[in-house]
Amino acid sequence: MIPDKLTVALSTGFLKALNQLPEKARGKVAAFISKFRDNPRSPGLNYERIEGGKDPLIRSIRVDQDIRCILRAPEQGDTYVLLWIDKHDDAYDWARRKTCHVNRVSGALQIVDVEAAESAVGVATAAAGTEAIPAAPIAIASQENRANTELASLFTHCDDDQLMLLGVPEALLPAVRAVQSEEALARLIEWVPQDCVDGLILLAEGRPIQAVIEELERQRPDHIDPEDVATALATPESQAEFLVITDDDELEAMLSAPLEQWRVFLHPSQRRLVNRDWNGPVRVLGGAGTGKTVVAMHRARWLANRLLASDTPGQVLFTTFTRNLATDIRSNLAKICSPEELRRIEVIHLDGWVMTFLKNQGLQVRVFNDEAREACWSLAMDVADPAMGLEERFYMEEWKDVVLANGCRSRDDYLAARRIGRGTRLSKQQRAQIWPVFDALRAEFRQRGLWEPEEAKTAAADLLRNADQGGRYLAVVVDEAQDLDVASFSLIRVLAGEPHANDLFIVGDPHQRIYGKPIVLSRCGIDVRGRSRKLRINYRTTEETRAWATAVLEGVNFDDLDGGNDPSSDYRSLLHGEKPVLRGFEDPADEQRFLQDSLTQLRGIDGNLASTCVTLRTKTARDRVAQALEKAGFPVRLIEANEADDPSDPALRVATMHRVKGLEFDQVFIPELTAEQMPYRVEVSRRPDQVSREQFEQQERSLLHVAATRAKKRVVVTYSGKPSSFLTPRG
Ligand SMILES: Nc1ncnc2c1ncn2[C@@H]1O[C@H](COP(=O)(O)OP(=O)(O)OP(=O)(O)O)[C@@H](O)[C@H]1O
Repeated sequence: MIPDKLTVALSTGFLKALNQLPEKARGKVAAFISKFRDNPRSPGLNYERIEGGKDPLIRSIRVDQDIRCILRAPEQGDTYVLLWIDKHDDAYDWARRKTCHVNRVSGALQIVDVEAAESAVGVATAAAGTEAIPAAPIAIASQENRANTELASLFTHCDDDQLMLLGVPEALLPAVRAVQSEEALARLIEWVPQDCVDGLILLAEGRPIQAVIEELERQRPDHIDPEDVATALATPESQAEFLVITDDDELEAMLSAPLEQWRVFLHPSQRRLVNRDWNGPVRVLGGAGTGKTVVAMHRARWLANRLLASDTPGQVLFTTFTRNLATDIRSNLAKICSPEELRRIEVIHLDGWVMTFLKNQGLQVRVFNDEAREACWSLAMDVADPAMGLEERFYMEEWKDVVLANGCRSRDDYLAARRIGRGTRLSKQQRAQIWPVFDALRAEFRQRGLWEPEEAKTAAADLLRNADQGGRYLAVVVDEAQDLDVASFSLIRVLAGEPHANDLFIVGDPHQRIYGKPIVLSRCGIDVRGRSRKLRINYRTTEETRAWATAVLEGVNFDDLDGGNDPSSDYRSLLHGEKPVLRGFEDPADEQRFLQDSLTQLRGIDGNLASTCVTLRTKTARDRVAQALEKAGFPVRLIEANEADDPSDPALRVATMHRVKGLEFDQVFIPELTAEQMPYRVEVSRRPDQVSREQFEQQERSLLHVAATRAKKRVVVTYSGKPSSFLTPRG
């Protein structure tokens, strides 16, 4: 008889192992799972014990002559967990070493290989003060300047229950306690369940145990029944590694093609942000590659699902700064949402939303171009008083940084505006003399139907407010928050209506701010107090690349979008690899040759260069290098500004550094990183004063940080002649 409350779950390992099997075998596995789900106790399924296995509940079932499915089959109850799939001998070998238990403190289900974990840290000899395994070439750098530090024992300040609450399985306590160095921790991390990784890394940095437990929001469940695997599977910790199959379509999609992990398995700190009610706006900060976009997408899905479940009409707005990211998000949301959920989410970059809205309101709205802007400025400058001795460039910056940034509509607004970060002091009288230029400029813009993005957003917010049409969306999810300005957030506030539960979910990374200026959410009517969280673990970039890209930002202070600080030292990478390659050349021809030779070598290894990107500071440099590479026989795909990338194209990617924001590649090449290119000298020379030049330099540092953190495996930086000042430590 088919059990009433059958639960079948899959582990991440099962899916990874499945992806290694040949196409034909995968088809058989799909048929097997279907049969298994129909009735796991069918007489046709033979459960074999694993001789010499550590966990008696781990069994094997024959899929075909070759393939065996390893699963946790209960003696009682109806919860089955598929753990691994492989050829007979390999499957048995895997199964023999594993245990699969509910953690008696955290309540999570965990798969453990004690032997592997212990041998990774040399448990047997650690007690005698040495480690059996020689130090690997990789290391977790818990502070940039503190790599490879030898420590007595990283976790002496925690008791067993505290470690277990952070997800350490009881069986791995000896291995964890034997960790004496950051190198050993890096080796151990390979063998611990996903849900204890964040905790161990934070503890190894020397953070107090209680602070880590609080930050990761780990709470001991009231009651844990080690036999109750179904309850264990419902915890956010288990969901980092296991998926309960509820949806046949989802299962079919997973079995038929390799699946990106993020689509199904969220890490506990990610899941805790997504699946819950928040009683107001949430702000999530996270360094590059920490999964901000992944979390924002899952949150949008969760919100859409809520609307559907409660039969509430209306939509969720998912908005971003750049159009490109909105395009990527639209296609990625389609991978995780049902068509009904998708219909409840509108994805659009904010400027696009505003343009459409204003046009629908009957306003004349045209897209700005440089020519039209210059013409307006030239006419407005006719009313400038030459006796003031201020250059046009100064007026332009004053317009952007003071008039637009403060939403000044009148002379009085301007006289009262804050001029934070401006390098030239102005008296009230001088401001009054300057204002007619801005008045004239605005008149020119309006005559031509041109709107600065800030003005357009303010106008849209005013129109909505005046027509009592705020709250157009039930919730708004915002990605790339660091690049949005005050006008954007003020509009977003209006779009989400009066503050209410689950209204705003804002993710961003001030270290990656390459367009905007710091903002303070509370000044835009967005109160995130008590609802600010951080994602600390980078899942994309190796620690070596992350550390290099963070060193580029040294000396720069970053805000937290709400008037506080977001220290660069708060983030870590899970992965390790090569240090970024930095090569200088005398002659540009040698640099070009090095680039081509490196690409040829990579193509030899990977078969194509689809996951390699060459990124440059300017469009001119991009086009020149792309042409040279094409001439040298490399098929090249330029990633253009307003065009989505096509993952099926096997060509080498070439793009500007601005365009690669939000993307990722295995390899990133950053050629021509010269003093001329970065900080971009042409722009530096245009800046009217030192403060403005420093602000620009900071943005340029962030731009290089963005470019380097796109790399999953490798970064190669080259220059010929004088290197960029960013490549040498600040004196
Ligand atoms: N739960 C997860 N499981 C597996 N992979 C994940 C998970 N979360 C994030 N990743 C991976 O980490 C990488 C970065 O994710 P994402 O783009 O969401 O980060 P981000 O913080 O928005 O990055 P950035 O700000 O640098 O653009 C992606 O390759 C993604 O697949």
